[in-house]
Amino acid sequence: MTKVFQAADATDLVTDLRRSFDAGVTRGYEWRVTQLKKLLLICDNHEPEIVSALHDDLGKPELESSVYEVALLRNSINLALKQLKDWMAPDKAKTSLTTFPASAEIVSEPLGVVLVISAWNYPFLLSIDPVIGAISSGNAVVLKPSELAPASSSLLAKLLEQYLDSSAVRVVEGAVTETTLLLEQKWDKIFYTGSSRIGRIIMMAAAKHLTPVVLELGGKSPVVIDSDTNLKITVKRIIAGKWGCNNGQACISPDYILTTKQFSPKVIDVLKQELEAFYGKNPMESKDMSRIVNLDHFDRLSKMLEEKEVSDKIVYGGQKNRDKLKIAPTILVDVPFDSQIMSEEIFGPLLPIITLHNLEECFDVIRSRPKPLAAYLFTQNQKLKERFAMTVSAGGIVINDIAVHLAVPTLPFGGVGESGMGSYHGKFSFDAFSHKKAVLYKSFVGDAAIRYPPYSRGKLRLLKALVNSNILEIFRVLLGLS
Ligand SMILES: NC(=O)c1ccc[n+]([C@@H]2O[C@H](COP(=O)([O-])OP(=O)(O)OC[C@H]3O[C@@H](n4cnc5c(N)ncnc54)[C@H](O)[C@@H]3O)[C@@H](O)[C@H]2O)c1
Repeated sequence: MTKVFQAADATDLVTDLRRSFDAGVTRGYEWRVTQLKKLLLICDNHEPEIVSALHDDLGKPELESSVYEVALLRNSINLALKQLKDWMAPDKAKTSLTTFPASAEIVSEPLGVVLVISAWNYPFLLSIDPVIGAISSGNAVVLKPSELAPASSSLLAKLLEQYLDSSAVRVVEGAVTETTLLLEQKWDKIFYTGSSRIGRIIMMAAAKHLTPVVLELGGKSPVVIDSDTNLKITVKRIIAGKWGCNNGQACISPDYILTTKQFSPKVIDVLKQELEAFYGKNPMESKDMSRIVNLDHFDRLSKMLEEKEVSDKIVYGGQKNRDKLKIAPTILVDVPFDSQIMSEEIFGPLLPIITLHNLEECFDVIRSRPKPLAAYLFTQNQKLKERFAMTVSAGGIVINDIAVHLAVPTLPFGGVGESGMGSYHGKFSFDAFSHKKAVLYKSFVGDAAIRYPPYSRGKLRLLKALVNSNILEIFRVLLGLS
């Protein structure tokens, strides 16, 4: 029988890890590299087990597991291994006349003991990717995977315990009770991935200890389709980013499409054709799509579909099998804005299309709603691309593709407003778990008497000139000119 995780366990855990951190276990370059290499070994030695756990939890196809979870993690680890020395090196900073003579630098300092709480939809990627950042920056870390992907959670616990230094890296499995106990502890950072609703609980718990947070949340990510587009490629990319990414259960999955009334019949026709080409005449039987994670989420999605003034808007799909947790790719047209499907994040295989008179109205719809994690536009019109990028606020924007910004480690990944705060990936992960410490080095030469009392008009003038870097005024004061 597994031991129940209790309040004292949470306290002991943090005490143990803090002892390791204070002893300097995690600070050195060598320790960080060793742990990162162990994470790489996990990917190399256990890919089949990872694929199998993801299949148990989500029916995730092997290609999606191998590429979007394991291969992306490998990339992330290799990048950290390659760049860690550079990231760790202090950045020289310019000094000013006020402190002359002096030198200055920005030192990236580990925060201490950090907590990573992750979600069920990409359980390996979303658990290990932040841990890569935490380790790279020299922190001790506790990972709490999602209980809704139990096979992945227990495999993560097993592998991290087997490979990593347990004096500084631990996994706690569990649900609300265990997470609540963890949240009562004092952490140096909490990195949370999940819904905005729980994000608020995390932030309230963090506020008690003034703990900074990164909140990687979700939202309704819109896709705008202009008529000046390559429609076939547009539609293929939308399908790959929606149903081809965990069957729509992805944070940057297209949540709804906005297009013009005039162009929408073409969009719907090509969507139907390509969906059939990808998943066959009976998509419920396709092995190339994940299933819905559990009954709660299945029922939540069913309720969205069954709502009055929504159920009669289905133009494609709509089939469901509760026993197998399957819902077919489903397209709906012009559902009401106040329906559940248009008010809440869908996070599943349903895709409403909203038709409007022109693209400006489409942009206005996005601007009038909570800021999404991603916003997408398909067009060949250069001016429109620029207008979208400059005037639409979202965690990230992609023109003419879906979700691929996630694979560019030189781009920060994170939300804004309702879709979250803070970001990670590549160097941004290192920065998310570091304190940027200002360090100024002075010597004893050039000790200026003007900063010390007794004060005088002359000292005041000279100090003001120095603070403002006003060279002319400095000379005037020194030469005794008024
Ligand atoms: N921004 C991103 O990178 C990203 C990635 C994946 C998912 N998401 C978002 O996450 C959401 C779906 O994930 P989810 O269903 O796992 O989210 P969730 O909020 O239900 O759960 C996430 C984590 O929170 C914990 N949790 C649940 N209830 C809690 C409570 N009352 N107190 C403390 N902890 C609690 C869970 O155990 C889990 O580890 C969607 O909104 C999606 O858009 C965002």
